[in-house]
Amino acid sequence: MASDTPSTAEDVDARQDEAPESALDTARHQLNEAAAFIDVDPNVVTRLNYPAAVHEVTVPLKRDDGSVEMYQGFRAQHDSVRGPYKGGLRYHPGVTREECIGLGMWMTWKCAVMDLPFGGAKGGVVVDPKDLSDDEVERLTRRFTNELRNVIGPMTDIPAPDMGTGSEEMAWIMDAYSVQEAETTPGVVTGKPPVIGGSKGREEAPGRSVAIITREACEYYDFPLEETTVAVQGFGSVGANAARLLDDWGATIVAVSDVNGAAYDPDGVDTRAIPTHDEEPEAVTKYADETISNEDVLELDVDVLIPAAVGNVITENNVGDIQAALIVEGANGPITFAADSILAERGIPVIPDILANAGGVTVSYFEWLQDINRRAWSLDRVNDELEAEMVAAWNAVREEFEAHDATWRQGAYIVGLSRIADAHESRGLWP
Ligand SMILES: NC(=O)C1=CN([C@@H]2O[C@H](COP(=O)(O)OP(=O)(O)OC[C@H]3O[C@@H](n4cnc5c(N)ncnc54)[C@H](OP(=O)(O)O)[C@@H]3O)[C@@H](O)[C@H]2O)C=CC1
Ligand SMILES: O=C(O)CCC(=O)C(=O)O
Repeated sequence: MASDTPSTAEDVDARQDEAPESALDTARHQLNEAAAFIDVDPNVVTRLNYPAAVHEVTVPLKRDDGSVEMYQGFRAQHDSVRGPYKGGLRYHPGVTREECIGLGMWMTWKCAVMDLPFGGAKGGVVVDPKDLSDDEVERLTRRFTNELRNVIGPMTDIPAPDMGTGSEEMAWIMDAYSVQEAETTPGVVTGKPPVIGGSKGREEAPGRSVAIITREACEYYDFPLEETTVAVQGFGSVGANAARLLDDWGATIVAVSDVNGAAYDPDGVDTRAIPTHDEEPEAVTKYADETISNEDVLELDVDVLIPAAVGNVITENNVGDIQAALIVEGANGPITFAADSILAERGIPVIPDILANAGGVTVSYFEWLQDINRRAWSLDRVNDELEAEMVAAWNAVREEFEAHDATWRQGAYIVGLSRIADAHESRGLWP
């Protein structure tokens, strides 16, 4: 149900004081810490602590039984100095205004780290899509699109999939928007099915980039993939694709999880035999011989841990029990700011979300280009260009990591924030 929510930046600050560390808290801490590494106008940093706009809508849904329920939806637009707002839409009961703002901030940095001509946004609906029929999800998505119609568009704000949404929802968004505009507008959204202007390889892309960056990090730390053990939390768009590719490339995937727990095998689980979230939600534990809890997955003694489900899973409470030698963030914001500092003290490298899972938005950019040009790329071209972009971004971040004796996250922020700050200073921010 829709409820009263704050409408000013001060209100957001006040709300944060009452709650445990939110995505917005974490994102702000990270921004302000990283800003100290570079020569950036403090006014720009002040500006970047706040979203440009947060749109809150109420979405009425007629259920299959004829009753009407109201859902709360958001679109937080953080910064557009480098191009149109870009970022996913999440369907999850935990969606909040603060979460969307924090996730939108991360999109701004992510697009800049990848040097894409986009800003950052994120949105979502407070709903568990598993509680709705397919028809209900379609009606909800079409109505949500109508409510956002005036603030999205191919040159203003371009949504994409995130947790709980996928290509089907993106197709409905494109259709609902196109009907309103009276012209087919594929570029309003990315992550669509290829038959209506989606890019081949987009669904796999965030997991593919996590796998590529894990491969690069393993090479950097001298872990040959054939001798590397990996635990993955989450078996959706990000986790399943990352696990399967790393499995194909020789790593041993000892655990993968769904919301109820993990399939565990120290000799390696068969990642191709386990259904992904998209194929069958909550199926990982259903067919597993041996299961462990989601908490245990995070504490396994493995070379690489990939949290690829929800945010805030590594906190001050469990960071002391983390045994992995290296963490690659598949999810957005899986580690709180406090836990991140403890991992740095413990010498456990963390490759950040804004680099590792950036393959999703990078292939979204390829999709947007294909839509503008009305010309589809082959899967080989998409994967080759993604590989090149990810390796270039890895090298750019590695240079800053080494030059500043920083964490990998600080290295990524230095790359992204420098580009954003230069753009703000060049465009002239103030009236
Ligand atoms: N999709 C995209 O393009 C991108 C997504 N991301 C980020 O990656 C993360 C995962 O997104 P995505 O893969 O798209 O999501 P999906 O909805 O495809 O999959 C989510 C997975 O996480 C599991 N899961 C859900 N809740 C929990 C929980 N509380 N604890 C443990 N596991 C849980 C689900 O299990 P079950 O099947 O049981 O529901 C499922 O396996 C999010 O942080 C998202 O923001 C980042 C970049 C791009
Ligand atoms: O593809 C996109 O535009 C955004 C994907 C996303 O939401 C993310 O990277 O977190």
